Amino acid sequence: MRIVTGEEMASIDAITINKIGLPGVVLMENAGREIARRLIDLYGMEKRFLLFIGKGNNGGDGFAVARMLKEQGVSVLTCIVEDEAIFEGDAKLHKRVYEQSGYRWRYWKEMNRTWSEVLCEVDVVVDAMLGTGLRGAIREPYTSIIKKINLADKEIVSIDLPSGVPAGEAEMEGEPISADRTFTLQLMKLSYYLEATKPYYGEVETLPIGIPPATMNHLEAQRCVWGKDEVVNSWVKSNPFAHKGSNGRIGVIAGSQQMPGAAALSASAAIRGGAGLTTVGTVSTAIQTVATHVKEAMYTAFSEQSGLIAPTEEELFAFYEGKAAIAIGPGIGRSTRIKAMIAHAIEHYTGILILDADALVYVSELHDEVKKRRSPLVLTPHIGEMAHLANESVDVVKQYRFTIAETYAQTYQAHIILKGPHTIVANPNGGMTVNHSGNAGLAKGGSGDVLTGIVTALVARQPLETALSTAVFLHGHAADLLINQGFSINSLTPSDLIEGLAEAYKLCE
Ligand SMILES: NC(=O)C1=CN([C@@H]2O[C@H](COP(=O)(O)OP(=O)(O)OC[C@H]3O[C@@H](n4cnc5c(N)ncnc54)[C@H](OP(=O)(O)O)[C@@H]3O)[C@@H](O)[C@H]2O)[C@@H](O)CC1
Ligand SMILES: [K+]
Repeated sequence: MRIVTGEEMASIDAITINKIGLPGVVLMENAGREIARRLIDLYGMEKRFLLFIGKGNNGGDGFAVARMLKEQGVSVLTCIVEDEAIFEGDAKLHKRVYEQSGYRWRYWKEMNRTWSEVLCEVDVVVDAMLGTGLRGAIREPYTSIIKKINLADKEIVSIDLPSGVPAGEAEMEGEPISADRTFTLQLMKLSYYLEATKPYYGEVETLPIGIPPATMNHLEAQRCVWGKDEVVNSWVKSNPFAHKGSNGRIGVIAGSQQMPGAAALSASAAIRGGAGLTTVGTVSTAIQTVATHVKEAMYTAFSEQSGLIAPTEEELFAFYEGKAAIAIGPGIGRSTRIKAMIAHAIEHYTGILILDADALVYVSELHDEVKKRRSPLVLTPHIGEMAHLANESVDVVKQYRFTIAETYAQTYQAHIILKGPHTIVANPNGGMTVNHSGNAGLAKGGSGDVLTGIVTALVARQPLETALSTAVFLHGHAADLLINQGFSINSLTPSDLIEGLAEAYKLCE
């Protein structure tokens, strides 16, 4: 499923209406029917609804919902928010159909009852005030009504978007509706995936309104949801004649004297993640620790300096040999020798190079080298590391994470895994996926090391772009399965995640 901004959704509606020829009033009728059906499923016929209607097409959806609820005998109080509002187009037609069906509405101001009197008479507030057409700061009378609705202790259901929440990355101006549930129409809206706006949506359900799939060809933005269906449908079955070499020889350059654990986590995750042959490149002191935990890996002891790896050029070339993918970063620490190693790998390693954690620190100083690289480069920043890479503040990256990841991926022709709740994968060709698995138990040190291992294993065995998105999904899916099995969010560890991968991978088999 695609993820759109308000402008993109409006263009999809317009193509459906003008090019395909399905009238907007039909889409609105479909929206009304789907939403009314779900409201009755969820709340039953006995609940009393209060519908707030804005003067745009979101309000038009509201009239269709109100009519269909009333047709089934459900109690509905319908209020137009703006006094003397002039309705146009599809919303005007649906208002007329509602009226001609013999149903009444009131202007909010003319209710002649106090707010608390009205609230006593209703159970569920339906918000059909503002949708994708919101522009700028929320104005009166919406501001006051939204405040009142939010303060009332009632179930709130929003149509398409919580009123006042922008559909895209625009900053929120004013207090929006804080919904318990949002029925978003046909496609997911981008603001659902942003830290500042997601909480206002409540539970989200996407309802189809009859927009034909062919319209998606006209959508330039290539953002898609990546969930179970996408993982299963894109998975390439392994060859029954596969051997350890064809299942992907990979390398993990990780760990230091102080941080051997990071190497153990990445390497075990790579092995659990299906890598055929995993070689860990690290300092000799770390090998002793790591090898007791990760028995299946092979080891290369690099030259070292002050407890950190400091590989020579010969050691690096020998390590690159025959490996489909190499990850560098977890627990390696920082030094000029490490920077030189990153530069060397970017320039000379011709397999899939994954840079994570400490390795990302130097990438912004190596942008010229990155631009010259011809083989795939995968970067796995969290928000702070992305801010450093893109030379932006953390707050800017949080608000514009889609634009920043997309721009960076295209400028530097790198695959970006921007980690966080709903991790984004942005590819150099403009394609983006947004992950739909995972929970707060992943927000721990070491969780990223595990992801790097899974990514490295999968890129060696599956088509690159789907491998990245699927690795992110499986990492989150393992955490979800563990929570379902009774693990607590607080006590979930990266080592548990690695064990959990065994169950998570069943999805693909
Ligand atoms: N046929 C279709 O196209 C379909 C559309 N669909 C539905 O329509 C929705 C999009 O409809 P839309 O484009 O009419 O915009 P919408 O969200 O109703 O808001 C516009 C109104 O808000 C007002 N307004 C704007 N900013 C404001 C502010 N800051 N503060 C206060 N007011 C503000 C603005 O006023 P104006 O600035 O024009 O005076 C205008 O009156 C979409 O989310 C979906 O639900 C579906 O049924 C599918 C078929
Ligand atoms: K709304």
